[in-house]
Amino acid sequence: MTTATASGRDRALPVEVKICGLTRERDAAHAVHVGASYVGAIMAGGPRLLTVDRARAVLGPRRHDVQRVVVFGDQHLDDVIVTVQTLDLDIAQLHGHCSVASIDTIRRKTGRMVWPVLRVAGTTLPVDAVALGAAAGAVVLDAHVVGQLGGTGVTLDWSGLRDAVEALRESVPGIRIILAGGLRPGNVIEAIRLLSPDVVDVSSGVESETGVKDSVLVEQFVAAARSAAGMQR
Ligand SMILES: O=C(O)c1ccccc1NCC(=O)[C@H](O)[C@H](O)COP(=O)(O)O
Repeated sequence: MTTATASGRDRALPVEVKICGLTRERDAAHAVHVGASYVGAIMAGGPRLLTVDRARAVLGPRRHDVQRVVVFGDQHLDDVIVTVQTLDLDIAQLHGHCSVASIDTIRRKTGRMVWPVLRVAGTTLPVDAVALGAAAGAVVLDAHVVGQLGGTGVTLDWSGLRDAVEALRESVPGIRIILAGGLRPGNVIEAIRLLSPDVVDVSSGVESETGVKDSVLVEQFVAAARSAAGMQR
């Protein structure tokens, strides 16, 4: 039995999991094995940066059981498009500066989904949240940390952001909210309860060292996210 909310979201829908910042084939395979719906590789700089060849090896070929995401930074748009095509990606996550025009161009030229990232500090969303969300049909909410694009381990103010996220859902019906930033097995249920994201996205919170995923933490994270179905809002 499911219940539609005022914003049209289905309370009992399970929350999907994205395991991001993968650098090893075995970690990606394990994430899929335990139920992650998305696996992500970083081409945006930082300590988990992969080349195109390493991203191909880690993410593997396109397939039905998982969606493969590459996180881009401030690359030239043409480079993003070529990489999406070369790796046959499902989703391009834009962690650097992005615009409605760049989202439209990537979508038109690749036919693939684009996830713009809203880097959030405090309890408001950036002014272009509605425009970017409407163009892409989805947004990633991640922590705004000066000098670091992502993989920061810093959490958002989930309860303080509830009104802003609800307003975004009302402005862009059907928008998918991907929640990132400092999630861990021990706090993901609370984040889901407060913000009802469609997807929870984790990197450093399931690592034993930078770029190395801990199989037990990954399993615990997926199990915790799954257990939160029906608890939202
Ligand atoms: O993970 C990185 O190293 C990274 C570097 C540069 C840009 C983005 C990056 N990560 C993107 C992600 O989608 C992460 O999952 C997200 O930032 C959450 O990270 P964490 O707070 O460590 O869970």
